[in-house]
Amino acid sequence: MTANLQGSLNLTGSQPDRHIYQMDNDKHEIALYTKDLQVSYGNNVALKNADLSFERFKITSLIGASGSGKSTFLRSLNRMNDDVATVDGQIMYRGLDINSHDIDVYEMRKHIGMVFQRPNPFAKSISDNITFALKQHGLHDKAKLAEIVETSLKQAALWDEVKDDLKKSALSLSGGQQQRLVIARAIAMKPDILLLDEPASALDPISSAKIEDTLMELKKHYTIIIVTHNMQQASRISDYTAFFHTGEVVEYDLTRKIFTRPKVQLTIDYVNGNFG
Ligand SMILES: Nc1ncnc2c1ncn2[C@@H]1O[C@H](COP(=O)(O)OP(=O)(O)OP(=O)(O)O)[C@@H](O)[C@H]1O
Repeated sequence: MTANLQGSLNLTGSQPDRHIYQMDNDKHEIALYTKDLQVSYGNNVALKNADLSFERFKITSLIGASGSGKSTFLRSLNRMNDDVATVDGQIMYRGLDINSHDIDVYEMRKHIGMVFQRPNPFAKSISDNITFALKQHGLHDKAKLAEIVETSLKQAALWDEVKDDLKKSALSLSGGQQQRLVIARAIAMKPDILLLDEPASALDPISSAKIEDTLMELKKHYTIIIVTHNMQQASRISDYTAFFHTGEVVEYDLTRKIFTRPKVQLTIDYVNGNFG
């Protein structure tokens, strides 16, 4: 791929990369994969040569102790580390290396959305939170905008709670509702891939369970990659789990294998709670 990609990562309607990842002799369609991804903050190599493939319409959890490089990996996938770290290696998405310098990052983020640990709604109404970026991208058709607001809020399992008061400030919602609003805001852009960095860790158990239910529904339409410290959450919701330790991917497999019969002693120790 060449420099003419600058400003033109217009992939709407194009097919996903046909890269196939082989696991247990089954073939799976891959939404995104990394090759030799290495991230350094100055002299600190926080992530070493990570090769991971993410299956389409599945949830993959990234687990590991604090400082093991999970968030560094996740943030690199939509180029959040560009200003603070050196990111080497490839991030392949639909046949393009989106870690290449000539990729339009703004355009790429429409395809790969991010939700953070703390809900960060804009100080605007519920509906404006969803329509803001769409309007910035030139969509002003009121009926179309209203339709997207409704669909996104329904997909994020928030519609029933807010449908009668869409003009209310987003900041008046509970933390759990705000996080589902932020998810609705992300999916309003119709991304392929949703990256979530501990999206439920700041929430109470009931709100956290609602986020989990929401993610299980969303995986019908999106490929989801989530960082979590919560082992039960990883085993409940994810299809695949990658275990990180001191900047390396130690083991990556089907979630049920990681939690019932991991192959590497470090993984056994971590999932059994022997360190963390
Ligand atoms: N912005 C940054 N500047 C400098 N060093 C950083 C930065 N972000 C992370 N690091 C370092 O990179 C390493 C990996 O951190 P990272 O946040 O990716 O780990 P993590 O597994 O996500 O941890 P946690 O679960 O605590 O969020 C750590 O040594 C951390 O101090």
